[in-house]
Amino acid sequence: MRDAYTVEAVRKAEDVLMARGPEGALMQRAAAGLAAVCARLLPRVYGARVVLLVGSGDNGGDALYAGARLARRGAAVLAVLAADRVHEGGLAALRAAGGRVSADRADARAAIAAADLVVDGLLGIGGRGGLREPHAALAAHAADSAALVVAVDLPSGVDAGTGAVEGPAVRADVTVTFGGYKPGLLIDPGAGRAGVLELVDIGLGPELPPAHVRSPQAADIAALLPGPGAESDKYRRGVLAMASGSDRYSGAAVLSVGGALRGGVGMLRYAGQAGVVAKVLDRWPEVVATVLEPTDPVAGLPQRVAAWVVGPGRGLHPAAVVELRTVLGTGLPVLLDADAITLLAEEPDLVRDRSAPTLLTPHAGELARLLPGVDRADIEARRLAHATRAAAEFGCTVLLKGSTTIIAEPGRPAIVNPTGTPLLATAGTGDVLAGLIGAMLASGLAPRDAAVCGAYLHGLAARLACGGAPISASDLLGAIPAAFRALR
Ligand SMILES: NC(=O)C1=CN([C@@H]2O[C@H](COP(=O)(O)OP(=O)(O)OC[C@H]3O[C@@H](n4cnc5c(N)ncnc54)[C@H](OP(=O)(O)O)[C@@H]3O)[C@@H](O)[C@H]2O)[C@@H](O)CC1
Ligand SMILES: Nc1ncnc2c1ncn2[C@@H]1O[C@H](COP(=O)(O)OP(=O)(O)O)[C@@H](O)[C@H]1O
Ligand SMILES: [K+]
Repeated sequence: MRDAYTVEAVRKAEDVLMARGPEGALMQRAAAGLAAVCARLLPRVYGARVVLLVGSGDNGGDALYAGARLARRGAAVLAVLAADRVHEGGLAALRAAGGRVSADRADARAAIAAADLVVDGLLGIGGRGGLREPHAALAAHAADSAALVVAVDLPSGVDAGTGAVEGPAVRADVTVTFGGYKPGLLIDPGAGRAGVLELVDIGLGPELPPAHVRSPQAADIAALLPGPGAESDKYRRGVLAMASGSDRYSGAAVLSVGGALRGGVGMLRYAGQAGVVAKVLDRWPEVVATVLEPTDPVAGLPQRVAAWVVGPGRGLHPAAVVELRTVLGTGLPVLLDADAITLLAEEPDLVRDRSAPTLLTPHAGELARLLPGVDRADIEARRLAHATRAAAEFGCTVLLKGSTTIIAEPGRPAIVNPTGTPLLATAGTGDVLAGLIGAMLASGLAPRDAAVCGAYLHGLAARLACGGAPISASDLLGAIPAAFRALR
């Protein structure tokens, strides 16, 4: 599990340790870890051309002390100062180790262009908003250079707490972060700027509170995943009911059913209009299907099931409203996706008043419908805050889809899913996700764990399926077994 902490929590832990230990010890630990990563990245330290971008705070101090360590090992280190005053001790250490210092812009640009490694020590957790000048110009030179860019603590210009990027920001190949991950390193758009993450332990651990945000790794998912035991039968593995797709959007039914079957459901009971039932059975003969009567859309809904998935491609017509009310009226775990979320925006109390496990899986546009006064762009810029707010307002679990999938639940740390690829942004992949998570819910996992496992496997399947090439939602379905196998 990767645990991320708020800036306040990191500073508090740092204060406790600083009051206890010798002055500057934490910065020395940080700089030693940073220098070790830089040395590992360089083919050879001796003779390597290293440029430090140095801001006015302690982030610049880390870069200077690390630069001094590299200079002592024979690297040609140049510190480019972005502020009149920088960390004095760090500057003296660099000079004493034979490093050079410059505040000249033209000099800096040429040195960055010719560098093997650029160390971004402009801003750390003290940064606010997009980069100002001269920081922004230095970040642009680093982006134009062929040098490897290593960010100190976080890429400058990324908001440590949220991952928001409000203007120019550094794009790093590697980020060396200290004491604990920061949410902004795990959540887009910040995560996309951070590259590969390296955590350096500086001893903050015992002083840190519980994580604010967590990102599960393969072993965490493997430990959560339900597997059939020797005593399993199809009922104990979980019976899932699905109200997805319609004669108009039959693909949503075929894909969501496929996601559930590949997700390990014991039995799938599908209910829908005659045309879509025929298509589902044609593709998935293992499904137990019921044709719903147009005159009484709820009489034929499946009974004796462990969980429900409602919404993908289901439509917004009055029968869909009645169906949604009926399903939410059961005491069963329910996943609401797509059209069901749009309908919920009209009747939010359907979920607010519900005590049984409920999971919403909106994309940013759907979440905007649930949160008055917020638009899609706001949600994409501040994914963590909006997913957390929706979970609090609806009193349920919320999985926000998109460039970083976030799972929020009241009173628990938010989860950031680490798998996935932008090639998932193609019609129908959300339907597959709804089915996959539905299978986990039916197996008895709580909504948060079901969402975590489903999102992880979905993103992993996409990566395995694509290998860099475009994929369709059907390709994604085909790769789900490989994603399970990769975790076993
Ligand atoms: N905490 C820990 O456990 C440890 C912390 N350590 C390290 O300390 C780092 C935090 O250091 P920090 O607090 O000195 O802040 P930092 O980010 O270097 O600079 C802030 C300065 O930048 C400026 N500035 C702000 N926004 C700006 C903008 N958009 N564009 C341009 N300038 C901007 C702002 O100046 P002002 O706006 O006030 O003029 C402010 O003074 C941390 O990330 C880690 O690397 C480790 O050494 C050891 C353990
Ligand atoms: N830029 C992106 N990077 C990673 N994953 C993405 C991106 N855009 C979309 N996705 C993923 O693709 C899926 C799309 O779901 P959704 O928007 O519901 O599509 P549909 O309704 O067509 O099935 C979600 O799992 C989402 O997280
Ligand atoms: K930085």
